[in-house]
Amino acid sequence: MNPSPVLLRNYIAGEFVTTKTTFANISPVDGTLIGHVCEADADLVDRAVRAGKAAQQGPWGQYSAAQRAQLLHKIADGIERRFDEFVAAEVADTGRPVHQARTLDIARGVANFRTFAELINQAGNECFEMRAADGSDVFSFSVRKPHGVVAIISPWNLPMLLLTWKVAPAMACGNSVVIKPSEDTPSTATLLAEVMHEAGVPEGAFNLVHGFGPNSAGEYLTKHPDIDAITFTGESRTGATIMKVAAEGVRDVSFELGGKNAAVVFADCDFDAAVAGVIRSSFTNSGQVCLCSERVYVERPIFDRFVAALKQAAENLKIGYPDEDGVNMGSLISHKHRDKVMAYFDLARDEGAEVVTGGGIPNFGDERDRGAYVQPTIWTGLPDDARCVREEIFGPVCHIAPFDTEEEVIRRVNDSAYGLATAVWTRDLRRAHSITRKFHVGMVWVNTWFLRDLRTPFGGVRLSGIGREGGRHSLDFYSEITTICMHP
Ligand SMILES: O=C(O)C(=O)/C=C/C=C/O
Repeated sequence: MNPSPVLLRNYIAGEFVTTKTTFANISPVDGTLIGHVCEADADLVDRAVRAGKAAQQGPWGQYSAAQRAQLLHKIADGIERRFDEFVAAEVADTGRPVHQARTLDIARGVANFRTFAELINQAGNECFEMRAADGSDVFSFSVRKPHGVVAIISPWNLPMLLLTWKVAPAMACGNSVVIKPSEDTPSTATLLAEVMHEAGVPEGAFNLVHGFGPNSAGEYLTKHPDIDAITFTGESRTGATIMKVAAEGVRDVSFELGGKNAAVVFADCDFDAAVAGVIRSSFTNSGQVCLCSERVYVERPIFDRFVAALKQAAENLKIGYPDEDGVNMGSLISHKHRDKVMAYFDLARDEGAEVVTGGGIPNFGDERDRGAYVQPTIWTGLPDDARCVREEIFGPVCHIAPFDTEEEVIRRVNDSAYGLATAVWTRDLRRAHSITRKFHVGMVWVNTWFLRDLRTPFGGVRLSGIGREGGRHSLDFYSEITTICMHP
């Protein structure tokens, strides 16, 4: 059962701020009240942005890259010190397995701060020499400066991982940040504010406002004229709305949006590894990862065998309480999202899908029946133009289809409005080299999935987003660069 309901506050100019208007934070495991969240109104969001702007003229604006790196390590230390609290908070908000929260979500929170502390410490800038027409030797160099105040709108699927994936480089580059976490997952963002406070982050450098999107904190923040850049992870439709708003004042945007990612399984693959890999890429976090494979293409000679093996593996997944031994899958994030996923389960039947396994709601016979659980689900038999094969569902579900040639599967994988990630399973590395560059996506994994080197560019094409974050790509997005040309 959850501990007594807590009050989650905003954090502005170094102070925790309560508000009269609050909204409920509900457990997706059993529907109980976790706490109340203080909703920031337009005035409070304005105060947060102004605090961020003032911080640029104060001590925070004077920090050197080395000092910012040291502070980021201190923040990472603070998260590590309160690691179990972060795990408990992330699990309470999301219903995910404790094991995942420990090894992925919170561990990546620490890694994100340490990675960008090191990167900003080592980052050099460009310098070029040329001989001018007058015979002088001229050199030109670039210097990095912060944008100023960056709005960070983070999603509910990997709350701590994705929030810190943006906060760390933004602050490493000297920006002030105003974060607006999803209303479904306010807890770890609030804990992060406490860690920032304990680490002595200069007031106004880090600010937190809670609320919703339209007509709430999200909209007030992105529309604020003193926001200099916006980074957002979430649905493509929301990204397009934010992009329109960012156009006012020509603010820079970085979007990591939706996906309808494919897994491609060739007959020569390591069969057991491919089954385990597709189980991971379709059902991790109950399918609530933008990189998950909702489309699986299997070379015809192994198609029937693969479908049978994936069905067996999906039915062996343990669905349950976050802290249950060996649990593989928790609930979805909310009843509202479960309704969306269930609507696709119904649509699939209408579109003529063969339901290989799942397609419904598990019956636990206890309080979890008041949670937001669904069964891991596998379909086959749908045409490529079925809505369930084209639209992002964002649940524990995949559609499997056979293919016969490389050219065919490349065409089918690329026949999508999205372009985020593809996973390819083959032992033939000549083939891997030749086909991976032909997928119109941001990232391709070969014989693995969601294995991340944080120095690499990360992002999508088409409806999957704009820009790349990761390594120096984050430093480029979160900095303004001035080029200086020196003539003797
Ligand atoms: O691993 C990352 O850095 C990342 O951005 C993951 C994104 C997943 C989105 O659902």
